[in-house]
Amino acid sequence: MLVVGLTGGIGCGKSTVSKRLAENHDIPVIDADKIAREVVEPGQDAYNKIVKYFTDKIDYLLLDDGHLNRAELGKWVFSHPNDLKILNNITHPAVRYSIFKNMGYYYVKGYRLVILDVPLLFEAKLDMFCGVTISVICERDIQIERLKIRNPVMTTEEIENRINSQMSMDERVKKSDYILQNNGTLTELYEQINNVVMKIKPSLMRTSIEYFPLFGLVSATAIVLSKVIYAKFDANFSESGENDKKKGKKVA
Ligand SMILES: CC(C)(COP(=O)(O)OP(=O)(O)OC[C@H]1O[C@@H](n2cnc3c(N)ncnc32)[C@H](O)[C@@H]1O)[C@@H](O)C(=O)NCCC(=O)NCCS
Ligand SMILES: Nc1ncnc2c1ncn2[C@@H]1O[C@H](COP(=O)(O)OP(=O)(O)OP(=O)(O)O)[C@@H](O)[C@H]1O
Repeated sequence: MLVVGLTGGIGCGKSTVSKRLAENHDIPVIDADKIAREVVEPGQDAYNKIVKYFTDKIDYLLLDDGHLNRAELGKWVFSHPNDLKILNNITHPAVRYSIFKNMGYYYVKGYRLVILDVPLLFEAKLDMFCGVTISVICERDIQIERLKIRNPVMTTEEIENRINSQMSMDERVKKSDYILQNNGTLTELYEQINNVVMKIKPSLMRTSIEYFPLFGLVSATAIVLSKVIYAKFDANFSESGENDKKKGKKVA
């Protein structure tokens, strides 16, 4: 099974791409934002830790029904970088566990391809487990405009805080195998999605071979090893400035 990591800055269009892949290409999507919401439901371990740590820092941390007040928590952590790290440390192990459980489920069901929709794919090093990575990008002005339309109560400052807490677009582009440029219409985006799907969809033969334990293991090990080696070389290239020469490759 080919695991495809899908990422992108806030509001660049990940969910729009995921929805299209699920509805028009019949590809299952594991949505990290959705999982991150589930693991902080009242009663969960992560919820208890968040309440304990943030209760003295944030007024109205909880809604009347006991759920986290996500708007207030978001406002706080995206303007307090250390507390964002703490929130990530609390939530990410549970998110990662659920992602792996979901991947196992789709593997057992015999899917050829699964999408891992994760905003922090590279930051959390989940790209290690992906055969292919795709980033959805768009210009900053368009990103802010779309976010304002989607969430009118969010101020420009709050939006910028979130964008600034994420990996830069250049870095994302450098790390990704494919880029979806989402500056135009949805039709233009959908056309790029079709192109990428045609390029990456593994053959039935490859998928079947991977169900033989030895081939499956070799294939998974090769993906992880190639990522580790690439990360090592990438770090060396970055030091010598070579990375700048690699820009602008793979737009779908
Ligand atoms: C801070 C929280 C409560 C804000 O909730 P809210 O409902 O306002 O936003 P939502 O969860 O829908 O996320 C919207 C977008 O914000 C960005 N974002 C969310 N968490 C993070 C983070 N830790 N770092 C950087 N960007 C983030 C992503 O682009 C995401 O798509 C929430 O995002 C959260 O709990 N984040 C920590 C868990 C996490 O890292 N989630 C991302 C998936 S792993
Ligand atoms: N090409 C487009 N034209 C017009 N609107 C778009 C386009 N692509 C996405 N949008 C809109 O922009 C907003 C952000 O898109 P989307 O929710 O897919 O982004 P996202 O990357 O998943 O965001 P988040 O990081 O918050 O999860 C949505 O309201 C969506 O409908």
